[in-house]
Amino acid sequence: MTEQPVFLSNDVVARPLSYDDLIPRLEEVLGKFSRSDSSDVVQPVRSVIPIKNHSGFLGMMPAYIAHEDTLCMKMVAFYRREENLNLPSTQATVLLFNPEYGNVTVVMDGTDITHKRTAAVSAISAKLLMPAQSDVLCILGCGHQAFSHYEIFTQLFSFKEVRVWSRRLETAERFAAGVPGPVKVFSSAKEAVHGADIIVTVTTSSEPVLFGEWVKPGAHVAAVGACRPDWRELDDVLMRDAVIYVDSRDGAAVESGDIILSGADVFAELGEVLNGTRPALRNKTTVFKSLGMGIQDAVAAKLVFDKWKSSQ
Ligand SMILES: NC(=O)c1ccc[n+]([C@@H]2O[C@H](COP(=O)([O-])OP(=O)(O)OC[C@H]3O[C@@H](n4cnc5c(N)ncnc54)[C@H](O)[C@@H]3O)[C@@H](O)[C@H]2O)c1
Ligand SMILES: O=C(O)[C@@H]1CCCCN1
Repeated sequence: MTEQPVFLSNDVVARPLSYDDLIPRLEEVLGKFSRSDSSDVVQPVRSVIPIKNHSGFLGMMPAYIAHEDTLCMKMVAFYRREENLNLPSTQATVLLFNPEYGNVTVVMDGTDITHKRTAAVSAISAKLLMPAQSDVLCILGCGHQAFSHYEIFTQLFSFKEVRVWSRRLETAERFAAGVPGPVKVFSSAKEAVHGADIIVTVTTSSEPVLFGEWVKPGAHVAAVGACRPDWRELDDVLMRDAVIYVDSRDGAAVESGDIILSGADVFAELGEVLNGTRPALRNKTTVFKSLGMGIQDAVAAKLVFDKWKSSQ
């Protein structure tokens, strides 16, 4: 009980965390979260305080998963990085507790967990909601999340074409040079999106970067950025015309500018689709608005720690 916490640095965390392990665990916990009769999973909406002097925010993300007795807290700082590209836009630390005593047992770098669990949840949305015949993947934004999304989407699905766009052309070109497969770089978001079957938005923009009139009917959008009530990645037309899925209705109602400011109705949580209580309307244009959840970090951190322990 009085032992010092173990510290796991990002390279130690990154090694054992595979998408094959992560996806079924995430599907299970998202399903449990969305069952109204389940008290197995406890996760409040993240509490966020502004870091006024630095255009940033600090989010606290506690979660408890009773059946496996995992008590976890992620602390994540995120910033608007319009000018200074040398500073990170997201920094995360994950704590695992001994649930019986309440002491911290593990402190881990949350970088890889945040990249991979977010991409894995977007991939789950795509599995459920993208058109049955999906040939063209388009990624808007070319930072860390773009890399993890590229990695899992190209692992899980077969696309004929992968396209990218970012605010700065050189960022998109660097991305294309840094991934193992062929990628088409576009200097215009509108052209990149034209005809795409699945579009991933992973920018730090606070204004729309994706407009409904560009989106092919029936396409699926995984919208990962814009996690403040006054930030947008998607315009009102897209939010009005698409069927909207979220990770958490409560989180979306408080944090998602795309939902709050457009007044769009949420059709379902991803967990409800996984549970079969709401349908996956694959034939319609769909948006999965991702905000990130503490339970996602909890299952990822538990996986990492269990694997690390068994390797000692
Ligand atoms: N939903 C979740 O669970 C979750 C988890 C982690 C991060 N995020 C969010 O995902 C987004 C991307 O995170 P990241 O770690 O890849 O960030 P990053 O800083 O590594 O990359 C951001 C990318 O957005 C581009 N960009 C910035 N401003 C832009 C603008 N105005 N228009 C178009 N492109 C612009 C940058 O050029 C860069 O390519 C952030 O908004 C972050 O908060 C969401
Ligand atoms: O759930 C998360 O980890 C992210 C961090 C950055 C802001 C949005 N949500």
